[in-house]
Amino acid sequence: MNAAATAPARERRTGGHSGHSSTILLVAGLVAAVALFLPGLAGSAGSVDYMQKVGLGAAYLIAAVGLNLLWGCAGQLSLGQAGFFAIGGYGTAIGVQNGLPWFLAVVVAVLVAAVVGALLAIASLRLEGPFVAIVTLIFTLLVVTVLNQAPAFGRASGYPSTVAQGTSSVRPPELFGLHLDRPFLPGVTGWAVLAAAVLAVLAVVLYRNLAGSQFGRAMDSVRHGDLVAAHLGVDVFRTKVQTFMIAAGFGAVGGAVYLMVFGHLQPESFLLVLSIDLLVMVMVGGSRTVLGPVVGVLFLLFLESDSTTGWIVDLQNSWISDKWFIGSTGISGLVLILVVKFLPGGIVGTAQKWWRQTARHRPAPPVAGDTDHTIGARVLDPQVLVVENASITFGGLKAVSDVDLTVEAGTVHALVGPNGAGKTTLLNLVSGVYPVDTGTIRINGGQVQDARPDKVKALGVTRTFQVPHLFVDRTVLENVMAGVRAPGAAGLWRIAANSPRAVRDSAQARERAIWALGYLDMLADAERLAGDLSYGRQRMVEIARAIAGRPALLILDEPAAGLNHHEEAELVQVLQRLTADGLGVLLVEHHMDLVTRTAAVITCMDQGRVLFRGDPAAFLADEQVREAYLGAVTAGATPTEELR
Ligand SMILES: Nc1ncnc2c1ncn2[C@@H]1O[C@H](COP(=O)(O)OP(=O)(O)OP(=O)(O)O)[C@@H](O)[C@H]1O
Repeated sequence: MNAAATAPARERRTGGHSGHSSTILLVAGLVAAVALFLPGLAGSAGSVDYMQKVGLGAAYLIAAVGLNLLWGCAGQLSLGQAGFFAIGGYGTAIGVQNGLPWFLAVVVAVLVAAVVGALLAIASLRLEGPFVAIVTLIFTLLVVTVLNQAPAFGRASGYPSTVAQGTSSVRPPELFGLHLDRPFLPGVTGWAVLAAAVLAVLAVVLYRNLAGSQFGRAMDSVRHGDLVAAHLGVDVFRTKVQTFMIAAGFGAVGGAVYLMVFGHLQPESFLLVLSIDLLVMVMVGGSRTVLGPVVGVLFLLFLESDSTTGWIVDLQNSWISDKWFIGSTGISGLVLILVVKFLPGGIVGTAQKWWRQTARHRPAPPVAGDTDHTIGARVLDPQVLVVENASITFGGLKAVSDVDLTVEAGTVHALVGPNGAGKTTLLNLVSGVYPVDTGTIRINGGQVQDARPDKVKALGVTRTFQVPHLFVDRTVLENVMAGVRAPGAAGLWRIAANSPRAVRDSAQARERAIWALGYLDMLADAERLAGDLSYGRQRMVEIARAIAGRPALLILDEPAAGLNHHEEAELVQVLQRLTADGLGVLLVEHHMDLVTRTAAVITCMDQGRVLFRGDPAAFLADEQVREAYLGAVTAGATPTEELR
């Protein structure tokens, strides 16, 4: 049966993301946008204030959604969103003032922001965590300084008083001949606010499409570390640059929407505190959730409303001091600290977790598909791995020295040896972490050209790690889906628009992941969080993720470490099944029982060199191996018993 043809139908059976849920979100969002807009039609003075709040919330929401992608999904803590917001606002204003149609001015401003975003991504590529925050913080400070100092930006400034007289430095946009009026005068319908709310809904839908796609899983992998992501086949550089660009684009659209609603800009609207506020919105609402930023924006608008601020000031005056005022910046910072400490998942994230933990709501395990699946890549060469004369030196230490090694399809080749023998380094050479100093590596008939784990993965190598590297806050199914990389997958535009091709890609990844879990008899765990599983089950999830990637060669780095006897026996069975189905396995392991029961060939390394190669019986009998690795053997005891 053709997988592509059947995937959407099966996706419904497994309860996955589909085009339908995206449409439902869009329709519900548009209804909410109109509902929010209607009270503003009343035309009273109070409604002006209300409409401005809705417009401001929409502009913030769009920028916060971008930050949710960059920080929530891809784990890049950015304080640069206010800078992009400013580029969007000022860029559009300058474009319109110089005669560009509104739409074109926004496009130009967004492109400028995206290019700056790409440059920031490149600047912070080798940096992690707080250093990305510092680079982006400096960026925002620079933008604010330029806005304050450069005369060119003064023309975009102006306060509502000018607008109240019917003039503004930036004319409002037009849509099908309708002026999108601003919400400043009672009696004038602020159509700009409705447009802003609709754009905010579109931003949320775009977020959902991107985050729920295979691109979303690539971002997720990057959040969990560059090395793991690369081993899952993700082009880390490209994913980071794309995510920065998209986030910058969202930030810029937010700024343009701000301009559309208010018609005037001033540098103090784009201070660093806006970046912090946007972080607060994402965190309080719940990062990595579709509705988190919506809840976060509502929360912040509530927090900064006059009545709340007044209440906090009164409280401070009576209990702490009436000589100073904490200010909205202080309140935001305080909230951020409290949320990090007491509500790390944010409001929506915590609610989702609670919902998931309530047994009654646990979704049924997905149904395995009936599509034919082969275990691995098409075998182009029965020798799935051929290493010839490979060497690598670290500062004078030859960690791997002139090593030859071949793995045949359908066999386990075990790599053993004392600590520091060079086993992991050899695995790292094969999986592309380091390039060889000398020698060659061929995988499934293809030569490893430039060592990069994502390129090596494309040749057909997947691996597990000494310590499982799972996304503990994601379901088992989502973890395994992250291992599937569709060749020629739908591009970002198609993903953002949730095109049929993108839906099909996602459905196929899901289908493949369900198949891999079914293969390992783990479907019952599919909807559980990976972090809730026992250590042994987590190791199995890693194996499922590795085989979901259709390897020709599967590398297992100490898969039995930390397993109990029962789990180890299960692993033996899994290995036997994998090889019976034609997979080549390179196994690094210290548990000799597992090695001798599964391996067709054992290579023993010592001090970077091959000490021994042969079958398990010869391995156990070899004098050199006993001396260097297995240790002195007392008469009558097998080395296996001794090591256990
Ligand atoms: N990136 C690196 N830089 C410098 N030295 C390294 C690096 N990676 C490995 N080494 C050194 O190379 C030698 C081989 O290490 P390796 O981790 O490959 O051994 P191993 O056989 O896998 O040991 P274990 O069983 O403890 O995992 C060790 O002396 C180690 O310190």
